[in-house]
Amino acid sequence: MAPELQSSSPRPCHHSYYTVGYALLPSKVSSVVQPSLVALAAEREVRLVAVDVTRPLAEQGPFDLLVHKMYGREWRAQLEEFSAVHPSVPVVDAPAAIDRLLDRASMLDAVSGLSASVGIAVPRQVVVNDADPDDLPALGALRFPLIAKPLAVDGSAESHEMRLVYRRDGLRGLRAPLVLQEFVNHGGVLYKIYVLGDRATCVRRGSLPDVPQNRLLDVDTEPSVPFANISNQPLPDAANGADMPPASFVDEVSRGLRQALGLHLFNFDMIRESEEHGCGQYFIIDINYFPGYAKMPGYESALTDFFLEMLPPATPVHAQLGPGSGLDIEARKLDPGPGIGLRKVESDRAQVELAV
Ligand SMILES: Nc1ncnc2c1ncn2[C@@H]1O[C@H](COP(=O)(O)OP(=O)(O)OP(=O)(O)O)[C@@H](O)[C@H]1O
Ligand SMILES: O=P(O)(O)O[C@H]1[C@H](O)[C@@H](O)[C@H](OP(=O)(O)O)[C@@H](OP(=O)(O)O)[C@H]1O
Ligand SMILES: [Mg+2]
Ligand SMILES: [Mg+2]
Repeated sequence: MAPELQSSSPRPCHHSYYTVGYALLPSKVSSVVQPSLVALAAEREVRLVAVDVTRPLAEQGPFDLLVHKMYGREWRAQLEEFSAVHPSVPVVDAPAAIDRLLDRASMLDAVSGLSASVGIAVPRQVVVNDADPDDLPALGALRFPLIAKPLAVDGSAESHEMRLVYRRDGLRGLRAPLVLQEFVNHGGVLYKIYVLGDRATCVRRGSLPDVPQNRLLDVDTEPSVPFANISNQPLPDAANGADMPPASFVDEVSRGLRQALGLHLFNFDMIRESEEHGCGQYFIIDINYFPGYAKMPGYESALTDFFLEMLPPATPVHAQLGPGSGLDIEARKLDPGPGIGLRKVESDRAQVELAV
């Protein structure tokens, strides 16, 4: 019989997996937590466990890592309580840092903070908080066409309902709070860059076509048109030859944003101003927290790598073999070889299991 182990934690360890808890809305679970991810993660000893958001978070687990994308004050309170009870479990990402992306007024601030040498910009925009956009005192230096975007990004379908506004009378009837952002002609191609910790993967998507100057003056046409979720469109054939941005540029912008935002899990939408309308300047127009990673090629392995990298380094745990034996063992993850070996160091790295 195996000698009884005394660990410094009261919780017994029953398995040899790292446990990643995830708190996500059902739509995000079905888009990201696909069987292919669960299977690949399991092969690498990572178990994905859904948080039950109807129960106190601090009582659930044990988790080695917690990832989340939930909205609201109650959830924030749950996270705070969880971290107070389990201070050694990393929570990805910090709610305050995520908050900046949930408001289109602050979402792109981090881009302006990147060094000028990076060569990235954001379109000019104004925030309309409560005034009727129809009688905006001034649009400042903004030039039509504009995109009207809802201010709040809260996971709702409405937060993606936009309007392309060609001229001033197209502002009539828009509902504040919103952001009016200059539309940049970009040849109908959008670059979506998925960031997962240190990794950045760029994919191309379809986007809105360029707006010719004469469209702005044609009073026989609609002054504004609605659209939504346009970047879920595949790239049109005509845009297939569009160049990818240089990998070194994508990496530099991603790294800068990751640091400025203090986030690990996000994507950003980038466009390049058409040469015929400008000088090929790159713009960032949108940043999304915990996007649809399954749309990224090879996401299963990238996400699993990320989970493993985010685990805190194994803290030496000293377990005594039998009361008073005086034999200290430093526990870390070992392959269970023949005979006695220490297997998994559980959750808060204070649990040890004997494999005999
Ligand atoms: N300033 C801009 N200039 C040109 N096109 C733009 C601009 N802003 C947005 N677009 C187009 O409108 C689409 C939707 O805008 P945006 O990305 O801000 O909305 P979203 O609903 O937050 O998108 P996502 O689904 O990526 O979260 C973009 O993918 C792009 O095709
Ligand atoms: O669920 P909300 O909070 O509305 O956020 C969405 C983002 O705005 C989109 O950018 C995500 O899609 P992409 O991964 O194609 O960007 C989209 O990913 P999804 O396809 O997993 O729903 C969502 O993350
Ligand atoms: Mg977008
Ligand atoms: Mg978005």
